[in-house]
Amino acid sequence: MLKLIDIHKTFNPGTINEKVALNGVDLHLNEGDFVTVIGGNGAGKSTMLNAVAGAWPVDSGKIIIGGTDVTKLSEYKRAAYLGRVFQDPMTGTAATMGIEENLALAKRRGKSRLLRPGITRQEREEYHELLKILGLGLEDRLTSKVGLLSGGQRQALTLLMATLKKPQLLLLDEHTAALDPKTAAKVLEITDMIVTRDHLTTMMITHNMRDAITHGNRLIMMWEGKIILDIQGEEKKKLTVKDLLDKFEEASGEEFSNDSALLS
Ligand SMILES: Nc1ncnc2c1ncn2[C@@H]1O[C@H](COP(=O)(O)OP(=O)(O)OP(=O)(O)O)[C@@H](O)[C@H]1O
Repeated sequence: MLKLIDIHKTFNPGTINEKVALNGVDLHLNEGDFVTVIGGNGAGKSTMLNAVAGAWPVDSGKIIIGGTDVTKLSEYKRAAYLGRVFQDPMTGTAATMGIEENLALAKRRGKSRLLRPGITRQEREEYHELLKILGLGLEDRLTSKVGLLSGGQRQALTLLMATLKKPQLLLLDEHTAALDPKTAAKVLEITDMIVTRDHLTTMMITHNMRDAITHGNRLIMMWEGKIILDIQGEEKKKLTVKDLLDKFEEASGEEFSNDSALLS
């Protein structure tokens, strides 16, 4: 489903700020894989997701989504394959528009919006049903402005919008990091439900090792722009935080530094 072949990316090459962010990333995701991505600060996690999304051209390597080589495709064109949710609940939705208008925008992504300016009764019913599944009561607030929603409600709505058209690949960049633990758990529960229901191939960055262990069928750990661990199946199910720390030290040759975020 997704193939990253020997991806390299250096920011500000040849300057004092030169930074090798991806240093030969190889990854092959099977259809329906739900991969959690962990690693210390600056390990290259977001850069890997941005490379897939086409935020900028990679220096070398190939990116293949569902058999199509997208390495040279613009971010705009690649968006057709992707759903994305970011850390900040303020991104991903339009605050001054209603819930149903936001959903309608997501539904019409890639189509001319001028063709169908209004929201039909049928669509409203569809949105009502979709929102009901979230269990947040949003189905009764279809016309409420999104700016009035809590961070968690907004992230749940963003998730719904990002997956409305069943993307080939769902990219979650610490999408629960800005939420309180209870709300984060609820949004993760909704994430699991949607990913499983729609059989979505998913990459989720998290700083929380426990979440990385609990969610998904596969876990990768990054370090200095490389994937240093790739654990799946039964091995992943049995993982503990201590195992991960040990494996980090084994693979990186470094003692695990006091990265409180990663250990939280
Ligand atoms: N647009 C950019 N311009 C310059 N340097 C960048 C850019 N994006 C990322 N970097 C650098 O590349 C390295 C990898 O960053 P990245 O954001 O991918 O790390 P990360 O693993 O997501 O870390 P964190 O957990 O702190 O978000 C870092 O040193 C970062 O400063």
